[in-house]
Amino acid sequence: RYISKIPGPPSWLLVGNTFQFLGSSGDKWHTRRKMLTPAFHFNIIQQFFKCFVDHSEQLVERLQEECTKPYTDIPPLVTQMGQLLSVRIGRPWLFLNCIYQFTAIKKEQNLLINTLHKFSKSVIENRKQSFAESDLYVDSNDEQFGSKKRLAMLDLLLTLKNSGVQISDEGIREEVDTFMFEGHDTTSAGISFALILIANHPNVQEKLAEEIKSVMNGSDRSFLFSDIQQMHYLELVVKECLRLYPSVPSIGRKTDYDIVTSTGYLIPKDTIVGVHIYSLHHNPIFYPNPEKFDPDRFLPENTKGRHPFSYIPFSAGPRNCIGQKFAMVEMKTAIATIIRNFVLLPIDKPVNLTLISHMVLKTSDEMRIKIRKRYKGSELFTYCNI
Ligand code: HEM
Repeated sequence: RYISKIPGPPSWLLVGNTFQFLGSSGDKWHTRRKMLTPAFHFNIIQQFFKCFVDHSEQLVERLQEECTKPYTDIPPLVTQMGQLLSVRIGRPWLFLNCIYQFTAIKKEQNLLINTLHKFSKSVIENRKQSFAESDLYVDSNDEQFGSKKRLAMLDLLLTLKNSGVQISDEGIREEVDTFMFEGHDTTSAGISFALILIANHPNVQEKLAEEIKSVMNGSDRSFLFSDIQQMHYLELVVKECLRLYPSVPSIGRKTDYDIVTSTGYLIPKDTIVGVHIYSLHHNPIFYPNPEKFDPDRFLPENTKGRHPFSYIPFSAGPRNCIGQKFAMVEMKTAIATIIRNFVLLPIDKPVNLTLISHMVLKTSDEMRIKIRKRYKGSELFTYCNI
């Protein structure tokens, strides 16, 4: 019910609506959210599953080179935008454009914006050129926006625009930017933390490899969507990774009404409320021995009675993560493809990592693991010595 975001700097076009603060909470958010929700239906994700597999296999190709190195620093090149935004948010005087425009970070931001906008514009232009409605996937059950078609995000926006719905080219670019930012940094952080945790827990890694072997029944073929859906232990592992290291460690809201909590506290209208997801996920009331990596916490018998909002890596309520199913499938496919091909060995211990939040959870130091090829002798998944 309480959808307003916290006050902050004026909207930052680079990241579309992602970091538009106050101004984005009203009608614009509502219309855009309603427009885009169908694009994240499970059918669409399933339709794009081959993309997840192709990219996971390309990642494996790149990781082959890493096997010869003494270690691999997992996180990819950092998205610098999050870093810049964190600097600005911590300095309220920089919210004023009249001051901010003279700063060095504004110059840096302009360079990054130009690069990103060039990229997103070229993606949109390419799709416009090849866009043929006859190719589109039809789902006769979907009546959203009067359309019977269930379309991927960009196709959906282009179709709506063609059919007269009010959205400008700039509006389309804003949404593309939003999803590029939200969809990239969050999942790459999630996968990076998952890899270091798995490297440090060989028992979990072995169980994952066994599950993959059993679901694939000895076959060497690429994963299908149904394979990933059958990997239940993998799902537990990903959930536990996002508990320990939620890619978005905290969020903020401004209350639109007076709220009285169940314990009788009044939170008056217009209060800024910080929701610290990281602390919630490490609270021993909900998670005994909270620092322990234990995927079994998410077995159905162990989640019985746990408060539904004690686990919110994707937030909750109307302004929750629109891409959560997408993110889970992406993370599961990437991790399963990596574990199928490599054995991960520990170098750095998760407990020694210094965590920082640049909007998305990061570490200030390297996150090193050793990658070794998983040998495929007569058995597909013979373990090499750890
Ligand atoms: C592990 C991966 C991810 C995590 C942990 C995550 C987490 C979150 C959280 C906590 C929020 C609420 C933010 C807030 O209230 O300030 C959010 C919002 C959002 N996420 Fe994600 N996200 C992930 C991946 C994705 C992906 C893959 C996409 C798109 C493809 C995506 C798109 C969005 C969008 C558009 C919003 C804003 C929704 C709105 O305001 O209505 N996210 N995400």
